[in-house]
Amino acid sequence: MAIEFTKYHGLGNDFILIDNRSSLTPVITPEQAVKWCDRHFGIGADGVIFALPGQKDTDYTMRIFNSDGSEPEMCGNGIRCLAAFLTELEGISRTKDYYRIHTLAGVITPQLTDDGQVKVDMGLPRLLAQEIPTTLAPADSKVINVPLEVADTTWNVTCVSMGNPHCITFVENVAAIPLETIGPKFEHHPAFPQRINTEFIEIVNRNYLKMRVWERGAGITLACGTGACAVLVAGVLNDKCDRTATIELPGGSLEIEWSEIDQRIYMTGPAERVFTGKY
Ligand SMILES: N[C@@H](CCC[C@H](N)C(=O)O)C(=O)O
Repeated sequence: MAIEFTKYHGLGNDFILIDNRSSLTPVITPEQAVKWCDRHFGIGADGVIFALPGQKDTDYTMRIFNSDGSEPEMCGNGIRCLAAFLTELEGISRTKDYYRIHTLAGVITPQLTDDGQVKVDMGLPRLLAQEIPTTLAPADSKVINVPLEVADTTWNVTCVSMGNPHCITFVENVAAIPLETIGPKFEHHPAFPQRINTEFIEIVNRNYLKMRVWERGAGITLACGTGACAVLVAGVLNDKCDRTATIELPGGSLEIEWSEIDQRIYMTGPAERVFTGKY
């Protein structure tokens, strides 16, 4: 039986959204998600996102399969798209402008802003090696500017978890990084037992950073919301940027803040509906 879906994107990081509100079990399997995400033989997307019923006092649950069928804990661009999708599904019955969403990374709260964007309370960054997880430092230590050998080069990396794992490297010229070849080597490096999302960053100034990303389970994408949040945290930890910055990605820009008041990360950016269909 054909299943209805809606395609959304957040800065070109694109997702197939499925209304799964009647059950806590996703209506398609990870294997089907791989087929759906295929850009030649399927619909084409970086992942499939399910809007499921809420759990533990939340409004909804989000689950996501990457385009390789693996299941990450969180997705920043995806949760903005989910908020826009839920607004569409609820229609005139909608009573508020924010949603408390249960995810594998904890409760995340996207809020619709007056200018049509979505501002997301992404929660607290996790910095200990055991929380990433990585073997690059003792379990209860932070991984800040630590050397890592990849492809016969020593990279100085900083690791941050936003529920999902990120490895950040600051470089002079982000356009010169051969992402297609070194991305997979970072992702599958033995120092990262649950694989890793990999970000390369060029500092333009303390409030403007350029980023390219190789995502775990999806490869090169045009944007990564959790990645942008992790990058800001890594920039602050290495004294390269302030606690509020614009992160420019190939698909557009995100505004990220690491609040001094509650220590939480706030991400603001767009979510665009592309089309709807049945598959
Ligand atoms: N593009 C996403 C992150 C999606 C999950 C990631 N590939 C992982 O496996 O952790 C974002 O916008 O955060």
